[in-house]
Amino acid sequence: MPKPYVIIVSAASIDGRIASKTGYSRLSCPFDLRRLHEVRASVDAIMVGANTVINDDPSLTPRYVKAIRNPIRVVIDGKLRIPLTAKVVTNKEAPTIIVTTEQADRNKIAQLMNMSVEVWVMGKERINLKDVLERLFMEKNVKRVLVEGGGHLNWELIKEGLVDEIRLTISPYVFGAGTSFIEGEGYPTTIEGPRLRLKSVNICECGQEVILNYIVEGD
Ligand SMILES: NC(=O)c1ccc[n+]([C@@H]2O[C@H](COP(=O)([O-])OP(=O)(O)OC[C@H]3O[C@@H](n4cnc5c(N)ncnc54)[C@H](O)[C@@H]3O)[C@@H](O)[C@H]2O)c1
Ligand SMILES: Nc1nc(=O)c(N)c(NC[C@H](O)[C@H](O)[C@H](O)COP(=O)(O)O)[nH]1
Repeated sequence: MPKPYVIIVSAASIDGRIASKTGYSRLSCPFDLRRLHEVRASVDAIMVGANTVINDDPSLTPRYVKAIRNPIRVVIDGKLRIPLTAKVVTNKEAPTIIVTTEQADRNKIAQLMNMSVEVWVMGKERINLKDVLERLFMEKNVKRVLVEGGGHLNWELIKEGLVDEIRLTISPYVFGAGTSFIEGEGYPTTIEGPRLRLKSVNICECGQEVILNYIVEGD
């Protein structure tokens, strides 16, 4: 079954954290944010995990650049925890699909559908992300997906071998604790993880950030 090309874009502190222990996550400089919005404008869908919506309340629109259309917003939320007041629900500039499971509150699903949000119930407790990507491809003609974290969603996708490319900005900060770029049960050695090929290294226009671009070549 075909699946879309999947790119993870994130910004991390030099110790690999995408958020501090209190959930602070503003790491990218304005040039890097503009680059992020350029990627947003180039994809058909933007995927995020539930915690990213709960902590950051992003709108996920490519508003810093001229875009011909707004990509579909896809929220992976197994327990349907995101609030009805989240911008991905209330802001109507782009369509939103919330993917959840049978654990979700039925009333909340109905409320979201009344607010013109599409809700996909996929699975009993966990969402199979390969199925989600294939469904996006087949039903919504989604050929390219930008994943904007967070760490747990990044891990789930990497673990399943669903990521094609990683663009990681290293910002000049240290958190010492918090959410890692990839946050999960982890690999015991370098053998078990995916093979990455460095495609490019660039210094941001701000002069303080390094942008690493890796192609994921498989296990
Ligand atoms: N600096 C950056 O580039 C950046 C980018 C994105 C997010 N963040 C930060 O990352 C933090 C959030 O990251 P996180 O790792 O805590 O959470 P996350 O955003 O990855 O969301 C995790 C949640 O998504 C749901 N989920 C993911 N996969 C699932 C599956 N297969 N089945 C069912 N449910 C699933 C679950 O509810 C899970 O608890 C926030 O603080 C945010 O600010 C930073
Ligand atoms: N590349 C990147 N650098 C950051 O410093 C940061 N915090 C994020 N985080 C991704 C996450 O999805 C955020 O919530 C959105 O960057 C905010 O999105 P909006 O502009 O509100 O749409 N991503």
